[in-house]
Amino acid sequence: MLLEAQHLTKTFGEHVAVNAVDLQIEKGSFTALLGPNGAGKSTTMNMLIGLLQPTAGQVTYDHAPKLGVVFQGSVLDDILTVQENLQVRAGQYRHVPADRVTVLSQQLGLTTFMSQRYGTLSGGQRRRVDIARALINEPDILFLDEPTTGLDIQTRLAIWSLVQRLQREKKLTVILTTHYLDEADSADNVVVIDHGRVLARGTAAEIKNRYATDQLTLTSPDVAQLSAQVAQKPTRLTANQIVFSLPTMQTALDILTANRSLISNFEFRPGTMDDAFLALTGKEMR
Ligand SMILES: Nc1ncnc2c1ncn2[C@@H]1O[C@H](COP(=O)(O)OP(=O)(O)OP(=O)(O)O)[C@@H](O)[C@H]1O
Repeated sequence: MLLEAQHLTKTFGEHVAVNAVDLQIEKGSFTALLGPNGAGKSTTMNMLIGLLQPTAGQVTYDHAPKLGVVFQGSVLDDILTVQENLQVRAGQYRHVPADRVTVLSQQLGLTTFMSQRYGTLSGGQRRRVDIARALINEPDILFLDEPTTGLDIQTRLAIWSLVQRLQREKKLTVILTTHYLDEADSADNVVVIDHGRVLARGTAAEIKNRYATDQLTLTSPDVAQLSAQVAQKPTRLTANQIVFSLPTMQTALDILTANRSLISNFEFRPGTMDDAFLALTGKEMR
């Protein structure tokens, strides 16, 4: 295991921000810490990178890996150009190849705005440069704290696919925080956090399987008869429709097959991360 956290806990006065969180991060994995605002994601990340001292529990790395960190707020200089910013950062490390900034700018698609001042870039361009900055020392683990918050959907997707590509091609270990449920879908390890506690962990598919129910909506000329024939209790009933929350698609198929003559139309919707989140926390994503 590249990184392990045991019973990681942080309190601020009376407030328990992170509450006995256990984490296991394997080399080359992509972990998303998913949770709403104030869940304790940044505090957890800050303890993992050694910026915050845990109140209890511990963080163990299996060797001394190089860390790259993309913070929520940028640490770059608005007045300097992208090129200057990255060059200054590269100069702070030993053993960085002379062409590192050029190579990174090509890999991350920065070439068209390298001579532009950082302060004049769009949100998505800034994020790319922030990521380039974090990659200068060729880290073993890249931490990103909400790298896509505030970006439009296309830019979010672009940043996300960039990070995934880096993980795959460079065998980088990636740990990021997000409050976007759809983003967690593509991580191979999702840790759902709320009120400082881990509520669920696994792949997005596992979490959805375990916590999100599928939804079957049936349209029928005789709703009363249909609901009398189906063993499952409906979650919603209208004059011509019945909605069921079902544990598996097989249950939906069984209902459809057994009651064909009473069904004029149907819609099946597999459980989403939203459904899982609602089931886990009892609330919609804040
Ligand atoms: N230095 C601090 N002093 C006091 N309380 C803090 C401090 N840092 C964080 N907290 C509190 O701890 C809780 C968790 O905060 P944290 O920033 O870790 O959440 P988060 O999940 O990263 O949220 P966001 O998505 O808004 O960044 C919040 O209630 C926050 O107010």
